[in-house]
Amino acid sequence: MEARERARRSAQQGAADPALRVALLGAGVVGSQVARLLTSQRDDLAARAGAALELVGVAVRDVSVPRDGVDPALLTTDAEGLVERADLVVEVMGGIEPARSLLLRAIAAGASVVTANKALLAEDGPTLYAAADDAGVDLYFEAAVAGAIPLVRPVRESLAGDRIRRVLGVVNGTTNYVLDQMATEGLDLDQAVKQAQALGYAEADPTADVEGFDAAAKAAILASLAFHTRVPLEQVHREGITAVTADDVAWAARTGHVVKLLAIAESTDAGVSVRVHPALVPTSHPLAGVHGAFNAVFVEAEAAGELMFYGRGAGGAPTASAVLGDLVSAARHRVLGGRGPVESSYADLPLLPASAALTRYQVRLDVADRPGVLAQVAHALAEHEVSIEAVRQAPTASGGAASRAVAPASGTDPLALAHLVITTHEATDAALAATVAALAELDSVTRVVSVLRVEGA
Ligand SMILES: NC(=O)C1=CN([C@@H]2O[C@H](COP(=O)(O)OP(=O)(O)OC[C@H]3O[C@@H](n4cnc5c(N)ncnc54)[C@H](O)[C@@H]3O)[C@@H](O)[C@H]2O)C=CC1
Ligand SMILES: N[C@@H](CC=O)C(=O)O
Ligand code: NA
Repeated sequence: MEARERARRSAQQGAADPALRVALLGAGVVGSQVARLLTSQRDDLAARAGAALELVGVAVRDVSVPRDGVDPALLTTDAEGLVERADLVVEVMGGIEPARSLLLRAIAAGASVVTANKALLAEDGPTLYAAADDAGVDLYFEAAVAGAIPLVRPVRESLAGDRIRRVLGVVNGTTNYVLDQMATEGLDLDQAVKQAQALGYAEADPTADVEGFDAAAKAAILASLAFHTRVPLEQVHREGITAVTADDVAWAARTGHVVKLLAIAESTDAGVSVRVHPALVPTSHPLAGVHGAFNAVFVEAEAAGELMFYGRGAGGAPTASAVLGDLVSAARHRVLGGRGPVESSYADLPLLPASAALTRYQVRLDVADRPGVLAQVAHALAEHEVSIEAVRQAPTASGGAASRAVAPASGTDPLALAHLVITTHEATDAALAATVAALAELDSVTRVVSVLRVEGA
């Protein structure tokens, strides 16, 4: 008898059994916490799901490695066999293959699936959705975006009656932790990444975090849900944090900002644009107060207005919390009938290049400290129709002297350098790039030190 039917009849008859068989794929940072909670919360989970959730196997690469809190008898290297004898499959192994094949196999065998794998969902979500739809089973993935924070469910269910215009936030715990440590402890990027790995925040290959791939995957998933439009990963403009220097972080503080890796998805009349990049955020903005591996996401919807979601975006137990929430939902459907949400991509909005988005920028330049330089710089910006919001000047980029509102250059020492910090009004990527190229050509500009977007003002 099909598992769902057995469970429904059993629940109707008030019987405690049959249990739903849960297969766990992966027993790393997240998987080990899922296994622990399945055991320690067994009774509550059974009461909430309407049937016991019995862990019937844990697929790992090496069964001889002990896993805290996991009965060694449950460990197996036969992931394919395991998914075929489960009612519910939790995939927390990560990567594209064999995760995709195993999920498709599980779905084909009639299991509902829960995954934390944003890389896979961003790469091939529609295939998984279609397979789950065909098989009449659930595909849940709350843990894949912003860890413990309920965000997928609010966006695809609670806000299904509204029109989302913008999603903006910090969705990668590792890079937020790293930028925070650079700002507060003076760590360099490599040291901070090692700490994030030790704390269980980073992906198996932390390049996915620092180069923005993880945030881009999450942004693609969120944008697809928010705008009812498939947003392939390749359409997400992606910049990581490897080019962010300690000097950028220090100058951010001097100018009243912090550096954050932001994911921004916007829907306008022209279409949808999605981008991930480091940006300066004013210290007065709520996102500036998001520290460590925490995530925070603003969702702007037409009727609801602005909503903010905040919490732990990474780490074993927080992520396992989201996985178990999904597992209970899928289990309830097994017991009582019903289905979780299916893919909604009917709007099929045009996808725009991120370069279409207008942003403010902060440009830092080392320039000759002589009369007329400021006028040359201002002229180069004006020629490209990039207007200046503010200019500050300091003796050098790293000299430590407090910057001051712009003052006339003294011009007595032809070799003296000054550091200019220019904040622009909104401009396109293309206009800004052309401006920066023109600035770099000026004799009086010795170096374009950095160019960062400014968001959230
Ligand atoms: N660590 C975190 O904070 C979060 C992780 N995630 C996602 O959860 C998933 C798991 O992440 P972690 O637990 O951090 O990774 P992890 O690297 O700690 O654990 C993955 C486990 O799966 C096992 N595994 C990988 N390929 C396998 C295979 N072919 N056969 C059997 N076992 C295999 C590995 O040996 C490892 O034990 C990933 O998709 C990740 O993106 C999502 C949200 C937060
Ligand atoms: N590596 C990810 C883990 C959660 O998704 C992150 O740092 O946010
Ligand atoms: Na989440």
